[in-house]
Amino acid sequence: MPRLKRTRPPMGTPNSKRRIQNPDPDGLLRSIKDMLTHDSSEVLFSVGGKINLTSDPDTTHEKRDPVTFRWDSGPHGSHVKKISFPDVETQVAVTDSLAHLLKDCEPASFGRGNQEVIDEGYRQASTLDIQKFSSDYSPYDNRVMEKVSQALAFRDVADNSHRGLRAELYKMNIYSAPSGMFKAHVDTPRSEHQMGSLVVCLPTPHEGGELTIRRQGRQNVYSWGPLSTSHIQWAAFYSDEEHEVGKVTKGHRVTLTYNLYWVSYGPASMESLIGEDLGLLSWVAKLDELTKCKVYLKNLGRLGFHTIQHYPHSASAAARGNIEEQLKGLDMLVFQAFKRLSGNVRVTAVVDGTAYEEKCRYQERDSSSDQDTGNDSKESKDSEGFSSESPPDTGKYYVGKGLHSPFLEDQLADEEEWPSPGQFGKRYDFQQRTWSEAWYSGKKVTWLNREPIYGSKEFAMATIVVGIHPAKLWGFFGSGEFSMLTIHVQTGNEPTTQAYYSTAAIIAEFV
Ligand SMILES: O=C(O)CCC(=O)C(=O)O
Ligand SMILES: [Fe+2]
Repeated sequence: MPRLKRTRPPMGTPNSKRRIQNPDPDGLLRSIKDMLTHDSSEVLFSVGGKINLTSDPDTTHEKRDPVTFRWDSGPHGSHVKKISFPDVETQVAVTDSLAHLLKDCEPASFGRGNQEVIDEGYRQASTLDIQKFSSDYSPYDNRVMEKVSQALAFRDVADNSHRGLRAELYKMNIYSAPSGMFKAHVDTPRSEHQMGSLVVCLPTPHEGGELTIRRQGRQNVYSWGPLSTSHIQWAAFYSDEEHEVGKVTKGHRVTLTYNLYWVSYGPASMESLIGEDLGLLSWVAKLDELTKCKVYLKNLGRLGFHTIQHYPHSASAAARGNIEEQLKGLDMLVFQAFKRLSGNVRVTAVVDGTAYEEKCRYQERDSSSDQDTGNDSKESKDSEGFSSESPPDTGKYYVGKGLHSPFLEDQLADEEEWPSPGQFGKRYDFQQRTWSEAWYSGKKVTWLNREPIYGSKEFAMATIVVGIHPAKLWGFFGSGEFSMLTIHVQTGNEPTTQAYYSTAAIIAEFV
């Protein structure tokens, strides 16, 4: 199930010479931007399926026995009770067993920042923690996890091979009529290796309760009511995507939720397996052509792509610098393409210095000493003698050398009212009598997908010190005049403890 359009690669083909003789770097850059924007809308971000419990086992591989579910019952959990899904004995909406199960559940909470909240206006559901139940259902049966991996964890777009995922059972939830629902949220990452969530709806008759997953103006809706008596139905999605459960209007919607983790490491480490086949993607082929226009590329500065997905990120992940191993979907492909064509690629945080620069210009009108803005050659020639127009205007950004903890207000207490982002991280060591290196340095960056917008909530990758409330950072950076370091603060399905979602910038230097 390829998700991305492919064309024959021009590199290494007899046609490649003709193209190089007549390069149109502006055109190439424009189509790479178009394709990346277009491709991003084609990439799958969720997948679903169903398993029929009533069909003849000889005619389908999907058949399985009813699901057996046992849980700790009573005030001290001293009794074990059991229920089957579907409840074959009665086939009625509310069996005695289901009523008992509901009684032993707790109201489902969710997270607002670091707070655990029960707010029935936002989420109305009953829940059991994993410690209190067991079930013979496995998502490795009926090839469910295979399908999830094929759709969401591809590692090679050409031969359709996929990376390993592990599903870890997390909770059992019941959304009951007339008002069971869960409004828009993202699933709080349980660790920085989490990449997605899997929801399995056990066969119990209900109506309503559609699961809607949204991404950049598109949405996938999973409506499990119509087959709820006869099928196990499931959906998996990148857990940083916003999703919600609509109101259950009849019956009970019983789900098992799983966290999905990369097995050992993510697809970004699979460079050698992706290999040459990456060139089958049309934008990669064009990027390859563009890298031959050396003068033009030099004027573009760094090429940047700011990630479509958000990634669970923590201070410890920052210390290990392993964000690359988490990349998903198109983000992973862009990283691989950059890596293939450039020796210098990093996934990092970027701070927009526009307002700071503007203020400096205002103060000292004629001191324009941008350190890395490239030369503005209108009609220069590159090493192969091709002429090159000046590239489109690009901005100056402060590109992180690596991942770091965020800044807190008191760290900037000694600074001017408007500190330069290029000073961040600089500290004087009184013993050594030296200044440490700044964390960010000013670079010219041309963005291949969306231009960062000042004040955007989805721009840079920031690290966060465990225990610091994200709102504090948001308050600081959001109101700051010079930066857009952003922590993605959203309603989660759990109170945030250690990991936060954030976008990142993939930055490559080509010359
Ligand atoms: O039951 C569902 O479809 C999804 C539930 C959910 O989003 C959650 O538990 O975080
Ligand atoms: Fe969720």
